[in-house]
Amino acid sequence: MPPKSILVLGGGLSGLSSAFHLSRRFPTVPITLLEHSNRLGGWVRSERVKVRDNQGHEASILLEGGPRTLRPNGKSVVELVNLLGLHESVITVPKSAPAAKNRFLHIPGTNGLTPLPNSLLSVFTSPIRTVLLGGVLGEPFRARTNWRPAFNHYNDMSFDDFLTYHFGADFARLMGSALAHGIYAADSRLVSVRAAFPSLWDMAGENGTESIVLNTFKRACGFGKSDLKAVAESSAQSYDLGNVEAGLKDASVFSFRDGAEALVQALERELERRQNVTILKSHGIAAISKDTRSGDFVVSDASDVRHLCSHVVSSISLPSLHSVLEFSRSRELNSLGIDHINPPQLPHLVSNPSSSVTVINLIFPPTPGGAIHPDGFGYLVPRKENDTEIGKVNYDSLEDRLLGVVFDSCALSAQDVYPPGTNSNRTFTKLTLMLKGASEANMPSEGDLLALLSKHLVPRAPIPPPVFMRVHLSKDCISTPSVGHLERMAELRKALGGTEKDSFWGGRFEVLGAGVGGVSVPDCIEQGRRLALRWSR
Ligand SMILES: C=Cc1c2[nH]c(c1C)Cc1[nH]c(c(CCC(=O)O)c1C)Cc1[nH]c(c(C)c1CCC(=O)O)Cc1[nH]c(c(C)c1C=C)C2
Repeated sequence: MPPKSILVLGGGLSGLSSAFHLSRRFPTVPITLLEHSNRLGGWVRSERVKVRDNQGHEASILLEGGPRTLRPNGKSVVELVNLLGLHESVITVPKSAPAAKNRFLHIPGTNGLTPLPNSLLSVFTSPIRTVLLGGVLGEPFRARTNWRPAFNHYNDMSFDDFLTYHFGADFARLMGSALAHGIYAADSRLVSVRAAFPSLWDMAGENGTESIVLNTFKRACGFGKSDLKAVAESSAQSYDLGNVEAGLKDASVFSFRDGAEALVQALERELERRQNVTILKSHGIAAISKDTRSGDFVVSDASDVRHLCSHVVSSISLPSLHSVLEFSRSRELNSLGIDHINPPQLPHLVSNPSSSVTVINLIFPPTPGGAIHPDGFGYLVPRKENDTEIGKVNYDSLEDRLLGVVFDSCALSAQDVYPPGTNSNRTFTKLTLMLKGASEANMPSEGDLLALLSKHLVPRAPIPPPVFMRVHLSKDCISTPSVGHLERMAELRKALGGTEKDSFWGGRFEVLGAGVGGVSVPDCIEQGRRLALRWSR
């Protein structure tokens, strides 16, 4: 049944993308987007600050509190850049730039940074070559019978188990835990390899236990399956990419002159321009029920205003949806009138943990003693050896809490504005530190942060005090797709499906977002795009 009216719950990227793509497919269907806060964009948050040091240097610096860079292979985002006419404000980081090539680890218990190899040759000179080479070269021969990851009925395993099985425990701890920190701010022992790294799983056969090295070799020689590329290419044909994709050919990542939030603002402007879309900010969702006579969903907002619609897209977090459904189910039907029914609970809304991150932006004045960090993307901090506390935050140790540091001015200095004639070596340095956990009671002091950075960066001259520091406590900002996530989401989809007769939801209530179909910006945008395609079939 085509939608008569659509309600989108949540104004983060997934909700905005849903509203945008649905309004393109259904230009005459009324679409209302309800967002509980007074702004759109969720965790995407860009802010410009004016800074001045005691030597009179000035600048307007762009800071990010959430995602900051986008990949050109994220077609759903490139399409939006094209459709929203944002190409003029795109800034790119070339593949040859240090920010694209140089990445580092800070290995707990050591001083300074360890460069990650960026070529085959550099693997052989890397300080962690034993772990890397031993892991990869030993993979096809490793005695698999000695240890097998605990299989569960999901045919899935943690990213840590998967890497340990294939490449050894040291490789899994150093490389895998660092990667899980940088993407999910989560413990790799909790992250599902199938959900989070599907192409890696695919390389290891149906049960994830075939040799990745041998399978890669076989596929390179033209043997074995290699349908992934074909699927990616066939779906890419339907994206409306204009000239934007060609312009990003040599880019490793891109952003916008005014930061990642430019995408949110362009989406908001476009939706406001459309006759059939209404955006209601500061409108939290209190309850959901169904009008049995019309079959419409009835969504009550926090001010008890009722919104009726034939179709609902929920992009709020799964635990928030769980709470709304619990509250809805506890309400007396009498208060709603006899023609309403309350919703059943949905499965698996509270199965995944989520990570909280303290995001600290620091701006340092121009330093005559040289750069305070090496040229590069930044560094990640792997889990320390003998850490048995899976997924715990040790608030007593700043060093234990650090997940990684991004050298923002290396990649994104084009966002910063200087007075004309400013000497290029008189520029400010912006850095972002990411700490595990977000608690007002455990805010690190500026002195502690400087001491930590000095230990990790080992600069030639002492690091000067920052001219600006901003802290964002991002509570439960990234959902962890834990082991079994894909199967659980399939069960959730099944519960939402069915026909009008046998299900409350009747295939007209869609649940999507970062906690369902992937946490990256392209994943969130893609989910809204695919939903619009599905409903228009
Ligand atoms: C608030 C902190 C975030 C951390 N991860 C994400 C956020 C918003 C989400 C995320 N980060 C990355 C990906 C993969 C997407 C991709 O690039 O293909 C996702 C979904 C990778 C990434 N990690 C960091 C950066 C700068 C990037 C590039 C993309 C982006 O700008 O978000 C750095 C970083 N992110 C986190 C930590 C702890 C960290 C440490 C240096 C957590």
